[in-house]
Amino acid sequence: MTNPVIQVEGLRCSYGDFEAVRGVDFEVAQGELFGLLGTNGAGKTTTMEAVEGLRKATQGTVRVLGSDPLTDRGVVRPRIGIMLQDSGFPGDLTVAEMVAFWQATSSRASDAASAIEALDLAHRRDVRIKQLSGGERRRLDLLLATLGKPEVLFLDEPTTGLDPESRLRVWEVVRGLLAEGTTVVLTTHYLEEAESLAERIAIMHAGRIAVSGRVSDVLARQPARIGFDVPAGFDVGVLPMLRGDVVHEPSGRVEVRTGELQRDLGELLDWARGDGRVLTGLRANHASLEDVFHAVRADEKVMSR
Ligand SMILES: Nc1ncnc2c1ncn2[C@@H]1O[C@H](COP(=O)(O)OP(=O)(O)OP(=O)(O)O)[C@@H](O)[C@H]1O
Repeated sequence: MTNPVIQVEGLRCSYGDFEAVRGVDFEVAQGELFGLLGTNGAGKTTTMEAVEGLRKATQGTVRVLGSDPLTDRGVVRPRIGIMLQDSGFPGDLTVAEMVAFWQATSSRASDAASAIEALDLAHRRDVRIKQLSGGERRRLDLLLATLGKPEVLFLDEPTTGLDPESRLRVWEVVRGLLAEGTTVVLTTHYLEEAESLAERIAIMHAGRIAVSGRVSDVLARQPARIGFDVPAGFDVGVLPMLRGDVVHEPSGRVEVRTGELQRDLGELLDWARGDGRVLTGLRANHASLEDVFHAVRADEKVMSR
């Protein structure tokens, strides 16, 4: 990668004797959205905190915009925006007061009124923060993280607790920032969010990166699925030689996992046509990130045996 905005090499972080991050490497290019995903307790937040300059690494190097975010905090902090999982803003201030306060601390604040509008908080301007709903508070967190027009934006589970409409609104704001060239690092438990927004992802498990790459490449490495229903008593032995694993569920559903989706689907359809059979409930899908997650967990079970 030429001129990465973020470089993380051999990152390790410990809490006392417990090593939460065990050698993590990744780079993020200017203007891309990098998704850091993982199982619970995988070390995503700890990694994010080290990259944000909020936590000292026990080993390894971190560079953000060419500088160490911890030791060169004064240089890096004004150029980045951070949306933490729990921002802890003073509950007695109103939305408008908090935004004005935040704007005063930033050397290059953007237009607060349009930012409030974009995140659908205009009607809550005079409401105290402690009286906002969880979703409204999350949208205020995003507003404040982006107010200083950051070059790099860190979003730690930005849409947790948001209803579907608010989530789409947040995605719209994030897409707008990407279009303006902002670099974004996102952690999320919503896989469709990562699939929709991220160009590249890393999936962490137990302190390490288990899988990483462009979303399309990560998905292509997993088998695709073909599913259809068959009548009671159907003998799956009469199906054409599909190359994937075939599972015949008691419900009458047949699920095939295959690395040769086009070829196997073609053979299945040829067989059905020749046999005069209608394949009810037919579906063919590429792997989803959920499949990748299951594979990461399954690998761990194999390794821990
Ligand atoms: N302050 C702390 N003291 C001790 N252990 C901690 C502390 N903070 C986190 N941990 C542990 O470090 C590991 C990584 O935690 P971290 O919060 O980075 O994971 P995560 O991937 O963000 O998890 P989640 O998805 O559940 O939020 C977990 O096992 C967690 O229990």
